[in-house]
Amino acid sequence: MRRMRIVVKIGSSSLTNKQGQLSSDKMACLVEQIASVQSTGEYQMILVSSGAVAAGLSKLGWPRSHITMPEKQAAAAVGQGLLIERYQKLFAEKGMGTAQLLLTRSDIEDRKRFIHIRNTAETLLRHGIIPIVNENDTVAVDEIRFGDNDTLGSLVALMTEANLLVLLTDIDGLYTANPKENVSARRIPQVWKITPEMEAAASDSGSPVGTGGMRTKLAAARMAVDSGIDVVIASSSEPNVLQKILEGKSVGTRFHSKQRLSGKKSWIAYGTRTEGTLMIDPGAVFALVKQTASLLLGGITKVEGDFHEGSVVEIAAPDGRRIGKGMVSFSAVDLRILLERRQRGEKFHNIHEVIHRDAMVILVREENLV
Ligand SMILES: Nc1ncnc2c1ncn2[C@@H]1O[C@H](COP(=O)(O)OP(=O)(O)O)[C@@H](O)[C@H]1O
Ligand SMILES: N[C@@H](CCC(=O)OP(=O)(O)O)C(=O)O
Repeated sequence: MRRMRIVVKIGSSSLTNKQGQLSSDKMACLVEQIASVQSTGEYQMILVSSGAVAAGLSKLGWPRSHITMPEKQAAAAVGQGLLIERYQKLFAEKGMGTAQLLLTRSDIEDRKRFIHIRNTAETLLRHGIIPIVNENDTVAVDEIRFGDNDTLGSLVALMTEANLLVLLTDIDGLYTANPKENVSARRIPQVWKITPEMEAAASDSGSPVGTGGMRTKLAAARMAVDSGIDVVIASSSEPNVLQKILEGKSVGTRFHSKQRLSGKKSWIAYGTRTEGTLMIDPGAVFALVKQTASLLLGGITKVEGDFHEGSVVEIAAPDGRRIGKGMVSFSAVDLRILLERRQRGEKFHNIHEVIHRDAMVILVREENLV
């Protein structure tokens, strides 16, 4: 049986001191906990670590604000080396090997590269080596950026089909409002459903080194729980926080997952960018959402965009509402030809499966369809 797989994401503020330098104590405490969980033999651990930009800036003596993107990327290049060097040393003291994985969003979007990364991660885990993941900040420009490591952590959890995603940060969970701005904010210990109120409460980072704040953590949690992975947001300064989480103690905020999506479906839902849209008629909306059917040519009313066979496209209802996403079996050019021929009266007897059910995710709930 496969061991439980846990992705631990740690934010910059949980790795650095007030001056923004990497904190040996904080890093040692994290490594100690990961090593002790891994050495039980029950778990495989993956670390997603921020801190490269912060570490680089402090090493170079550069300010944290009013710096250009190339300066930030240069700082990341300096800081990532420092970060990995420290981790390598700390894990080696525990007798454990580490590996560095630097990713961009386009690595995840491309199915072949996605599979290569997944296979590499699998191989490392099989050999007891701890993968340490970060965004490849030096090459990432806006179009190919995750932008924040909460999203990256969630995608790594999806990619490796992890059982649990732990987001360690400078606060002990999701609150009813940002506690740094609202003293009456209360911690929410358990979440079974992410509500619009929670989304409104989760705001940006309060720290000078953090990116995205609770907003990106909540979005990351949604992605993971929708794919069947539990998530805990907890404070990195809580003593033995990982052990407490694994013992089911009430620390931080625990998000309970729903039914598990297959690896391919969660990649379609969250790992890809769409290249076009298929507008469908009410009958097809019903068939897709309520009858879990495949999308047939007969239900398509319009093809938007320029995509090829194997691309991922949006599926939209007649009112423009986004119903889901799926991988098409035909190019946009071919689909337009088929639609035209259908309009001229040619019968296809609904034999053309344009998106197979196994390559489709529905993103609306039945009760929201009127
Ligand atoms: N509803 C909320 N509950 C808890 N924290 C919140 C909330 N809204 C915003 N925050 C802010 O999010 C911060 C954590 O995010 P961030 O600074 O990006 O951390 P990290 O560097 O660990 O990713 C908290 O310190 C807090 O100021
Ligand atoms: N990739 C960047 C981290 C980006 C990020 O999301 O930071 P954080 O909000 O501290 O987790 C770095 O290593 O500095």
